[in-house]
Amino acid sequence: MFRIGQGFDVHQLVEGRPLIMGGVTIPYELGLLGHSDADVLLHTVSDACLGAIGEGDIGKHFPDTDPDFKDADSAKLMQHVWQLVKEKGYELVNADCTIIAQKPKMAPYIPAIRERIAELLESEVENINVKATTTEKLGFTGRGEGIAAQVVVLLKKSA
Ligand SMILES: Nc1ccn([C@@H]2O[C@H](COP(=O)(O)O)[C@@H](O)[C@H]2O)c(=O)n1
Ligand SMILES: C[C@@]1(CO)OP(=O)(O)OP(=O)(O)OC[C@H]1O
Repeated sequence: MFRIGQGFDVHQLVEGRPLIMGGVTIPYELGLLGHSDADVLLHTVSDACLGAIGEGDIGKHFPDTDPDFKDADSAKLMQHVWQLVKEKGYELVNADCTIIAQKPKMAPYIPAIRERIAELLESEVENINVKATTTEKLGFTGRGEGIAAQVVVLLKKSA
């Protein structure tokens, strides 16, 4: 049996924060603002996984009013979500991720991001695709005010 899930998230770019994307720290003059470490890509992968198993969203599991999650490592949140997926008896078929950012250039970091997501989802790197696109300077992403991500995951019942 197969289950599909999709995720979408946005975080604002500000000064004085690190830019963490898919568990990889990217050198840039701005970073993402959030209650947690604001790793927009891991939040989106987590939401896609929760969607696939019918378990709501990360705000339900890790409320941004809970001081426990202040500056939380989103990789830890992702691991918790992946545990729920496994408890429901599913494994990953594939994940397809899109980072929407005018800047910085993501291409040099995509191999490391794929490796980290594959590790977190206990899958092979070939099953994780990560793309990046600008919005041609249009809208909030195009003005460099924030970064968005979209992810689709497909899960299958483990044998
Ligand atoms: N932040 C980004 C945005 C884009 N890329 C790469 O550049 C290609 C062209 O982007 P367009 O938005 O002009 O279509 C895109 O396909 C990515 O390979 C990137 O690395 N980082
Ligand atoms: C991850 C959580 C929890 O720390 O906080 P944020 O980093 O603000 O991220 P967001 O995607 O806005 O919502 C989920 C939150 O509950």
